[in-house]
Amino acid sequence: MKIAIQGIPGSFHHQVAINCFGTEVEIVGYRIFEEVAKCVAQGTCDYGVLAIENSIAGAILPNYELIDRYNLTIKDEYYLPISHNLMCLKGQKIEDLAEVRSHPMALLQCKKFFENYPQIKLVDDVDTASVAKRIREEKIKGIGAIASMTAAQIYSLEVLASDIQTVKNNFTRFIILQKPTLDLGLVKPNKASIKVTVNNEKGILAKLLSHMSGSGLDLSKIQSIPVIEKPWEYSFFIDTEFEDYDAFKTAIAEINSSFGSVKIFGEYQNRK
Ligand SMILES: O=C(O)C(=O)C[C@]1(C(=O)O)C=C[C@@H](O)C=C1
Repeated sequence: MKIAIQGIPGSFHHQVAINCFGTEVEIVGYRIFEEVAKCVAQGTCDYGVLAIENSIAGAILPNYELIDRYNLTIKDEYYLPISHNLMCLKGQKIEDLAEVRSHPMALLQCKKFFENYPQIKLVDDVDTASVAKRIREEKIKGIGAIASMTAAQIYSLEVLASDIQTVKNNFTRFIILQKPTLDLGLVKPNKASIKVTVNNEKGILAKLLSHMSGSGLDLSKIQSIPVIEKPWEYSFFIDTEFEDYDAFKTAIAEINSSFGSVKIFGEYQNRK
């Protein structure tokens, strides 16, 4: 089985792939999220792992658009506790660093820590672990990485500061993507991710939300995304939790007929 991720061993995506699929599978690393979506859509990999939101830094909006554009299905979700660490070549001190590189989401989660080090420039890079690897392989001085303890161990870097994210209790929600399938598995889903493109009518969003709550659908996330072909119109990406799967199906049919069009991205088990 082939699992697509963005990143290399020591990255958080790699950790999630192992936690969800074990160590016997082949984990294929890509440089950007779009390549992950593309290879799952093309069938080169069976599943893809994609970070979708973080409890400090918020949603990764472009990833919602990828799921939509590549017509992928969300099979499952996974919440990983995230601890970030500042690391560099052995023997260096924090005063020696002019630059710290990492994945943009990781940098956002650690912004506060660096307020005390204004001389350090924060620079976006591909993923957390590949910066650690590069520092080690090219023996780069003066540049630090923000990455996991696993990355520090794999690439033999010295940890200058641990748990540097703005709040200790930090989670990233990942989704497991696959090609569209009708297979719901044995257990009935109790969570779904949908996109609703609402009709352009006054008060429609308020009506939609009250219809959902009246149907027993608990809203766990709502995100507006621009409809790019129609400037200033929006679709809503909604995550909803429910107890009664049949009531969910009925509510979706009603939303489709009275509020706008619905696209279901996935029906799965709530893992929070
Ligand atoms: O660079 C990594 O290690 C990743 O797995 C990427 C990523 C992300 O995309 O949000 C994953 C979890 C953390 O939130 C920080 C970075």
